[in-house]
Amino acid sequence: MSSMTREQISVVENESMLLAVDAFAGTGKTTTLVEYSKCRPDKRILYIAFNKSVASEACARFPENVQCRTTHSLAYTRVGKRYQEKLGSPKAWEIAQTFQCNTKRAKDALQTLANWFCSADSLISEEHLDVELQGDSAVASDIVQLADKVFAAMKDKRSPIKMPHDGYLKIWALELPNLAFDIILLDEAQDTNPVTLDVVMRQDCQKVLVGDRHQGIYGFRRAVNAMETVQAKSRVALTQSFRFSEQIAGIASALLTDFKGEDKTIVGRADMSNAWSIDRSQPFTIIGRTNAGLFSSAAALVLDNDVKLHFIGGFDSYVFGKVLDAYFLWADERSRITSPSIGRFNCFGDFQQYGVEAGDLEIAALVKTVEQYQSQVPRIYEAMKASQVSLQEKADVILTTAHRAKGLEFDQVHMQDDFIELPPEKQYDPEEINLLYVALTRAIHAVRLPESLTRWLRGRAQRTNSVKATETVDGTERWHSLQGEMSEREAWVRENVEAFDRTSADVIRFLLQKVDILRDALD
Ligand SMILES: Nc1ncnc2c1ncn2[C@@H]1O[C@H](COP(=O)(O)OP(=O)(O)OP(=O)(O)O)[C@@H](O)[C@H]1O
Repeated sequence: MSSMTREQISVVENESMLLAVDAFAGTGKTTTLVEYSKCRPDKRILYIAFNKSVASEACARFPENVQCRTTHSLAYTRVGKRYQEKLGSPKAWEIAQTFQCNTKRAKDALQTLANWFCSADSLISEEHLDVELQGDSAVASDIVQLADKVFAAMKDKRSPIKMPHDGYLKIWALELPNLAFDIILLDEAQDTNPVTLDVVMRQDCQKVLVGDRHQGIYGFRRAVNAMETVQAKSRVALTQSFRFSEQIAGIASALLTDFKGEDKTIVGRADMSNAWSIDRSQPFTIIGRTNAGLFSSAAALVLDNDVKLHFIGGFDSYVFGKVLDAYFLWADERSRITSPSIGRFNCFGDFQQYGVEAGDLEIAALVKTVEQYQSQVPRIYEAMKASQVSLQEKADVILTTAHRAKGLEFDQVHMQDDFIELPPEKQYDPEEINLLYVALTRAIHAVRLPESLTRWLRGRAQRTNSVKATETVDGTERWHSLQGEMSEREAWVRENVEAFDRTSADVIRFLLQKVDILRDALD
């Protein structure tokens, strides 16, 4: 424990019943939680991880008194295995067939159920509909009724309608489980589903929520930022990063201070510095904000070179098909479009206009990519598919979106130019700043910043310098006026020293003598 920082020690020694640990990027939260657990060998501890791979890695690091699980694995043991014969995701057409409705209605009911599964609510209601469906109360009520019936079918072992993983998690949560642990460590608390948070907060035990409120990037999946919503009895911050230099820490802090009102500063490693460009003769990672932005960077690579690409999470998980669909819209081959969200546009111009009006970064990137590569898009898609390798270590270039990059680190990072423009418009989604912060703080030794971020930093440095210059002018003026005031007082004391009693007068004379000596020395 001697090598731990003061901040880490203050977490390890904290006995609060509800402790929130604001762990900024790369600040060694797992190391801290492992130490916290080692110091409490007689306590039964549950570490709740965000996903399966984090839980398995944690199993190898935590001591024996700690169970490392995901909420789904906890729920599976108690409820999910009852449905092991029928686990899966029901399809809209099956729902439409079973309940005699159209596919659109079936899809809306499934989405409503998915939203309800994540919530802490016990009943399905109109609140769980996607916002655009909430306007018409008759339609909304129909969808809620259908969702109720579908959920009943999911639970019915005789029905062929499958039980989704979030479905048995919800049933488990509704049973108000008693987890029977002395301490719960909830990791990635900034992106917790309300259903999980509710189960955790109901437990009568000590709780430690760990997360970085600036890495909350799953709001679109109805996650809540527990680091902001929960009123913790005690809060500790981990600000010393062990991953990156002071320069990267400085940029991350500037972003969080200016756009998120953060008052803490991330401290980088004083013993390392970083490069601002990528050495392309060595493996590097491209982090894009959007799938289309990533497609565009991969296109530039596969068109020119024989290159091995690794896509974090697998090529097929990136919905690059949307780029193809946007291309089919551009090429007026509408019959080949598979995505309904693109198929609903009459022409590429409408799609482009909608993207601008909605301020949608994904559409903007799709439009830009299609306009740039035009008829080469299908060829690029095939070339990308052919260039992929499944092992990260075998790749020349690793590609990922900022969403998938969370929790990972890379030696060299090239940030694509499809992140939010800075400074952002008046109305902006703070999660866009979080995504910039997540991407930037993945880098260890080298990072290429997006142009917009570089421009903003330059402007910020100029503004800071001019503020400093004004402060210097103001400071000089204040100093002159203070000096004038002091001289007047000194002259008065010199003239009136005899008016004081004898002891005070002696002290004043002694001090005036010292002032004269000092003044002579300075002259
Ligand atoms: N007090 C420390 N002194 C030196 N290195 C440390 C200290 N604490 C953690 N580290 C190192 O920092 C690195 C990241 O630590 P750890 O794996 O605990 O972080 P994490 O939880 O995975 O990351 P993050 O903080 O980004 O979520 C590790 O290499 C770890 O050894």
